[in-house]
Amino acid sequence: MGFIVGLTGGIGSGKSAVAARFADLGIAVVDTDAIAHELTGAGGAAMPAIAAAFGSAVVSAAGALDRAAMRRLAFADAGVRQRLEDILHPMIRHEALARCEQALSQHSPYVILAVPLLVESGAYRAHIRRVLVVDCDEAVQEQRVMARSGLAADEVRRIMSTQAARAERRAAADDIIDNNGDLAALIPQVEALHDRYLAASEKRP
Ligand SMILES: CC(C)(COP(=O)(O)OP(=O)(O)OC[C@H]1O[C@@H](n2cnc3c(N)ncnc32)[C@H](O)[C@@H]1O)[C@@H](O)C(=O)NCCC(=O)NCCS
Ligand SMILES: Nc1ncnc2c1ncn2[C@@H]1O[C@H](COP(=O)(O)OP(=O)(O)OP(=O)(O)O)[C@@H](O)[C@H]1O
Repeated sequence: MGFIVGLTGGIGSGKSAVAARFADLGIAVVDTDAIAHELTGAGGAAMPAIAAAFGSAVVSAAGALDRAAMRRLAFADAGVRQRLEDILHPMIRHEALARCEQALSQHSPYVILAVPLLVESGAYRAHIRRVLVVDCDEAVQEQRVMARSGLAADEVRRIMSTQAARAERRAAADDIIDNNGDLAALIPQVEALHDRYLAASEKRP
């Protein structure tokens, strides 16, 4: 098995921003949020099961997941969220690991696998060599998500309350990137980790 770095962090912590800096260095990035979006687009492989479980109220006219409707249901009711995860997570994991193996066999010395719920689920643990956590103050997370998506503060806080606490995530980390600063401050941190991951992946092909 190749060298897979699991990249995680709470909502709005900066996973995509960090992943983009690794991609700038030529490293393959596999993003489970992006796979989840593919599976739930019009004609997506998860849509029949989602429609059967939750009904037409969460399906758009085009046959895609109505994300706002599903978000309201899923973060108001842990049972709904669990059923949604039971449908999506095995499909997401299967596709994500296949993409990692493909990237490793083709060109990438190691792969960044971005998984929002890495610490919460543990299902990726056997496949990854390092846990990389993007960390920032919860107030910063909240502000950035509100600015990006227009969600209200209480909606962001509700989503955060379903995720691992900051201290728990930090405790699970092998490496931590501090994203309290500006975007430029990510670059030297990513470069330093890149050197270490390259050296480690060369030692253990
Ligand atoms: C509930 C849904 C429809 C809301 O869609 P929306 O477009 O608003 O959000 P998006 O998918 O871009 O996710 C944004 C962030 O929300 C958080 N989040 C998403 N799902 C979950 C979850 N099940 N539990 C806790 N946080 C979650 C993550 O931090 C994620 O990065 C969507 O998040 C979803 O389908 N979630 C279930 C799949 C899942 O668990 N995805 C995350 C891990 S791959
Ligand atoms: N250091 C930073 N300075 C300013 N804005 C930032 C910084 N890091 C990230 N952002 C912005 O904050 C928002 C959240 O960042 P990003 O999308 O990278 O987080 P994420 O962890 O991938 O989020 P999610 O869990 O919701 O998918 C984005 O709009 C991004 O452009």
